[in-house]
Amino acid sequence: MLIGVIADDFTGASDIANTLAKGVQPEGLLRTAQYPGVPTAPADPSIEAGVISLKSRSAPVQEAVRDSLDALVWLRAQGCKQIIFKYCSTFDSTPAGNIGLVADALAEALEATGVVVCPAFPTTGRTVYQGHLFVGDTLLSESSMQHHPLTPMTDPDLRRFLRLQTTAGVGHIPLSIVSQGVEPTRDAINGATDRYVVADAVSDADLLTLGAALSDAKLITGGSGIALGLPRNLIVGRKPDARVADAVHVSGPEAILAGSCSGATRGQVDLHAQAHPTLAIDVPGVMAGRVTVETLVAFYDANQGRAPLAYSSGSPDQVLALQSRFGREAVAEKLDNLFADTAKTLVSKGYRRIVVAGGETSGAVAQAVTEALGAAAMTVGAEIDPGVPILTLGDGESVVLALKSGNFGAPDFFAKALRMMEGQS
Ligand SMILES: Nc1ncnc2c1ncn2[C@@H]1O[C@H](COP(=O)(O)OP(=O)(O)O)[C@@H](O)[C@H]1O
Ligand SMILES: O=C(O)[C@@H](O)C(=O)COP(=O)(O)O
Repeated sequence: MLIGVIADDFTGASDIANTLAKGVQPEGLLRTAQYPGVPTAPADPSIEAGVISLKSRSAPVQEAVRDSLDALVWLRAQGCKQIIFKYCSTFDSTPAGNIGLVADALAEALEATGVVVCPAFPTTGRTVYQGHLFVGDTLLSESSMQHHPLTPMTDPDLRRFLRLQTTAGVGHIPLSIVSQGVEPTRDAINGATDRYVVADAVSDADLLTLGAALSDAKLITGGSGIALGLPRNLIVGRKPDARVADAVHVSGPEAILAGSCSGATRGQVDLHAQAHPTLAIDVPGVMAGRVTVETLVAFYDANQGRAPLAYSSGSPDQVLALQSRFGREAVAEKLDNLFADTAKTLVSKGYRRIVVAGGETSGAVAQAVTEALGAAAMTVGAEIDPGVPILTLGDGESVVLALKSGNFGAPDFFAKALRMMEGQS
């Protein structure tokens, strides 16, 4: 294994696994596997990039640090010389953690300084300029992320926000340096005296410059974009879309589960509802035990072949009202468990195509499904939309998953994902 990724959630893990597996034309891609949690056995020796999916974004900080260090130990035992700590392109965290504290633990273990911090993912509109994070043409704090149910993001200055999470120094590499090219950028990284340097990047070209400048870095932190230029440092000349040719095409029973309340997901739910059966999950009913796994499974069973979607997604006002009535964590835990247990039941009944929206929701579902099927790794297949690949579990009678970050995907993502899983475009 050449490069290892510690991802703080499951959708983020499949996002960066997609980047590493896709490669950048004309050179290379890495043979990539995504693992649900820290594996207990050694990796398949053909794997060059190993991506460990944790649930450390929302876990208590001590648990997040412990799991990240366990992941580091496993990845280094597989031979990785370079480690990426992958967090969200919208830097999802709170003043109390977890990004800064996990990064501190990894940097200490690896004795790394000048560690790049760069959540930029320009393909999906996330750019870093003057140390500030933008979503499209708005500052992070003015985007829909200000209303996120678990990690509302209200400060766009990455340097200031990271300093709340760590006592280590936070410097900055401005775009005026990155745009000068690889050597000036490498000099700025190597000359950094702070533990962290927030790096500006507004385009894929900037990310490729950073990637080349980071060829010798022991630890890198960022969104999936920071991985764009890294495979080139490790291998050259592999056919860029080999993974698509290898993709498994799966038809059969399908289900779409949406727990994300992000703007893009709510738009996708609305569009899907115009032509497909949908079930709006009654959240107070879930909290009272009236809406259960059986309710959801009965809905999916009754609507087979028609791309059924069950969703808890609500507007910021609805989410706030539910959280103040029942408690933020209690609602999230109930819903995540409901989706996980439903997916487990569906898979045991022979459902084969599962599409999930939302990072926490995907973590709960993917963990339940991989456990139920005894799958130790997920194979990265074709890209549905930027940052979302098809993941295959097991051989032969495969089950395929799509784990969609809340804010990713085109408006018709759900129907498109199910079609692509069957091998249609
Ligand atoms: N209607 C709702 N009210 C309150 N919380 C909700 C509601 N629907 C889902 N949630 C919770 O909000 C969180 C959404 O996070 P996540 O799944 O990561 O989505 P995203 O990718 O959009 O951030 C989950 O923990 C989910 O259980
Ligand atoms: O970097 C990103 O935006 C995604 O890979 C990601 O981390 C997704 O998180 P959620 O929005 O919570 O799904």
